[in-house]
Amino acid sequence: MLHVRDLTAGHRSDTPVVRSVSFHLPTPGVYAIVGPNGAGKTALLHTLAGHLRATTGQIVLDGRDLTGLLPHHLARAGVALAPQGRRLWPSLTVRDHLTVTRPTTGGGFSVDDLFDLFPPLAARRRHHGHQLSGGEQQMLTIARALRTNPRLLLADEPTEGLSPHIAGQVTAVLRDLPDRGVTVLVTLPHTHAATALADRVYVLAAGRLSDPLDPHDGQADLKLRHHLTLTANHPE
Ligand SMILES: Nc1ncnc2c1ncn2[C@@H]1O[C@H](COP(=O)(O)OP(=O)(O)OP(=O)(O)O)[C@@H](O)[C@H]1O
Repeated sequence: MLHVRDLTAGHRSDTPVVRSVSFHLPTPGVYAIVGPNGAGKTALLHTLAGHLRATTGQIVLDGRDLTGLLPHHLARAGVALAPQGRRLWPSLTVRDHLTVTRPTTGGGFSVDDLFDLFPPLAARRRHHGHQLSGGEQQMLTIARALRTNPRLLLADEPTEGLSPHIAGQVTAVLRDLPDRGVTVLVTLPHTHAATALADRVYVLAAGRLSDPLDPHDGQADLKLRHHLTLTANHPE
């Protein structure tokens, strides 16, 4: 599905924050990346979405080389980003957010599909972005990304700042997306949330990615914490 090889990127060419990252998402599923603040999680997702340019490496989705494409070309190729901080348009209603965002290919999620997926948004369809709760804003950020009909959804800390109940609603939707043909790559700050949600979990620390861990391995949470501690102590 997604092959990433030797990806290096940064906000300045002499200061990489994503360092020789390689991974392979073999089948549709939910894949999580955990790591401390400043580890490079956002930078990695932004590089995959074309907002940050890679200085080395290759990004291949479904056999197509997407390396170096601009964000709107990546969107057309099936990559959607639900950014951290939500970045909604304050003057547009919930419904406007979903209607001005057009599917990049045929099929996919209609506006009504997205309201079915996120009932709180249906109830707030005429509200503006700034009138929404944090959880509703997060749901709208994901719904807007899904509206483009992606193959790969990049969700940057989608449960940040949400109550456990609302976070559970958001992660339940993410969990079901592979059944609808959408692979999810999600960043999360904590190993516990990642092992509960994902099929595979990676640790990103100081820009370097671990091997994937199987969260169903009873030791996964312990191993992830151990890896985080080791990498934090030896960033190079
Ligand atoms: N616009 C920017 N210009 C320069 N450096 C930046 C910029 N944004 C982030 N950085 C730096 O890049 C590094 C990686 O940041 P990034 O936001 O990717 O980390 P993160 O793992 O997503 O952290 P968090 O969980 O705090 O969001 C950090 O050292 C950060 O200070």
